[in-house]
Amino acid sequence: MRAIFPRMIRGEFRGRLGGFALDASFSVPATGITGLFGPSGCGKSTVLRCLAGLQHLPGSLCDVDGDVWQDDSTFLKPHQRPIGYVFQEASLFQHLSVKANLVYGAPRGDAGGAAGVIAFDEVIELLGLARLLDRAPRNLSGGERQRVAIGRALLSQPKLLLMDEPLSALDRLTKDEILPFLERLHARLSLPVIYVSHDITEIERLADHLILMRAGHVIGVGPLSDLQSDPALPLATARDAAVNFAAIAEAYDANYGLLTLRVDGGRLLVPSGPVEPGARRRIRIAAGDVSLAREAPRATSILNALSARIVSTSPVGPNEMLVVMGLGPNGNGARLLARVTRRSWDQLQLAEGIEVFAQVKGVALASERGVSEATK
Ligand SMILES: Nc1ncnc2c1ncn2[C@@H]1O[C@H](COP(=O)(O)OP(=O)(O)OP(=O)(O)O)[C@@H](O)[C@H]1O
Repeated sequence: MRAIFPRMIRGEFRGRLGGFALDASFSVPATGITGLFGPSGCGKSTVLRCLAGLQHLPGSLCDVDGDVWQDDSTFLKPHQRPIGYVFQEASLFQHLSVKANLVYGAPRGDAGGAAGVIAFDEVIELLGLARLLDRAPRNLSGGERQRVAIGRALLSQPKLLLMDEPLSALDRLTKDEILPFLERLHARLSLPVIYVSHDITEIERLADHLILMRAGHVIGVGPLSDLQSDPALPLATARDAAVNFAAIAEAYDANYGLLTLRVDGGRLLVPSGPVEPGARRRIRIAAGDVSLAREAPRATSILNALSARIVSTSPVGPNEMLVVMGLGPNGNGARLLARVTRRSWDQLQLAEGIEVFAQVKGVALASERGVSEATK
């Protein structure tokens, strides 16, 4: 008999759709946001449709937090799966108000207060929907419509929320307006989410775990920062490579407007408004914003020079090296990426295993309500 694991989402989907062959296996925690990322046509939406039961590929397997949704003898139909589904374009009922749209599909009876139940008032507050409740969908902007669609999906009390490129039909400004709402949902709700996107910025801001796909296959699965810093995967070698990791606010210096953040293996100083000690933040450090030194730099305007150890290197193109470091003197902390020229690599006599100082020129600091870019 097949072992079923609680608190995991597992899929093994294989089969042919016309000329497209899918063979995608993954196992991710049933908590937080899992990004499903890869180039157009690699099979992301097909995997999501398999999870939802909208696509039946015989011989596939799917279990979610201890419940079997598909195996050789089981195939739950979409309406039998406790899922919320948010599509690229919100399809709201035009003849119903926003409020009626929101409660459409919500379980009947008063479930208010029950453990794990997502309350109406909480959804309204998290998604900023209070002043829209009496409106008709035709009087909403694209971003507002999508927020209502997300609210409706949440109020159906799903065990798993599936989001298929929920922001891709929106312009850049509207995306930026909605992302903070998604960050708040992420911070406040424990509901697991599978989030399909081919936009790395969305993935970097939202995802805890990642399923990386290419041509119908899963080429990487794991915590976001592990995949970002794996030189064998395309994220680390991309021009805009970066790592994201968690930071905890430690102290705030109002005199200089500087926040001290504790990260795994070190501390960072970041220009910022006041932040309560203990608050969690997600930070992003781009490979292009990190330079290396063999000794602790003394007279420099750069705020952050972190002790780190080189854990791996690989050439990118003819004249550059991708360097993966682990923060802290032992190199056991958070991973950081840097790109250095081959000349600097030789001149500094860099090598795997040696201790370096990672000079960080820019740190993007994401909060529950948005992102501020902090430099130098
Ligand atoms: N029912 C079907 N019949 C035949 N081919 C299909 C079917 N559904 C999907 N495909 C093909 O499978 C491939 C993967 O499609 P899918 O929509 O899953 O990719 P995707 O990664 O989500 O792409 P995008 O980012 O462009 O939405 C595509 O080549 C698509 O044309």
